[in-house]
Amino acid sequence: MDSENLLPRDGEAYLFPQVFSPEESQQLFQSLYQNVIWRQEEIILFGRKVMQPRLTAWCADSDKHLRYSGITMIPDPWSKELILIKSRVESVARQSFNGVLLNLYRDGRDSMGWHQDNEVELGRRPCIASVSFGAHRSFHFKHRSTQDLKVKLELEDGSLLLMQGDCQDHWLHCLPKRLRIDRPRINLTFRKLL
Ligand SMILES: O=C(O)CCC(=O)C(=O)O
Ligand SMILES: [Fe+2]
Repeated sequence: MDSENLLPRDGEAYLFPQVFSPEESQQLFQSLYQNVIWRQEEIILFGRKVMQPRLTAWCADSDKHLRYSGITMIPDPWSKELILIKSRVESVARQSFNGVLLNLYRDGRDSMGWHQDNEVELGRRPCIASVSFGAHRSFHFKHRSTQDLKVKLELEDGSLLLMQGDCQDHWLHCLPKRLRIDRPRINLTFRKLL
């Protein structure tokens, strides 16, 4: 891997800019924006029902259901765009995936709170491959036991972020609100469910 680890310890995060060219990214953004069946899910957060501050979809092999925050997502099938993106991502990550969670942040008011992707279905030390199209957004990591240890990145159009090794055990991540951003962003996190 010829990208350097962005985490100082306890896990790995690698950022690959322009895995998709600006032209490809724009085309893929448009096609995903129009063709994915985007839904706003109601989840359970600290025992209360809340609407997620973004739209989502889950595309995967037909027997792979995604369970998190009190919901179960039944997979939609792979489209030809998603198969193309998945194979590009698999060649950079040098590993295979069988599902992708899609997030549509309509503007800077949409966000994702602090979390770890550590569901049991992902197994130990999962590799999660996160592709970004559209508006650039900040992405933050914070260490679980040393909370003032933070790493901040910008996720640009066409980039790929790989989180792997012990990352999900020791680090939380989030996508903070950015009220000045008025453009949408699509993010795809490829996962391998056991
Ligand atoms: O939108 C992002 O970059 C973060 C997505 C994420 O962390 C997730 O889907 O688990
Ligand atoms: Fe995540």
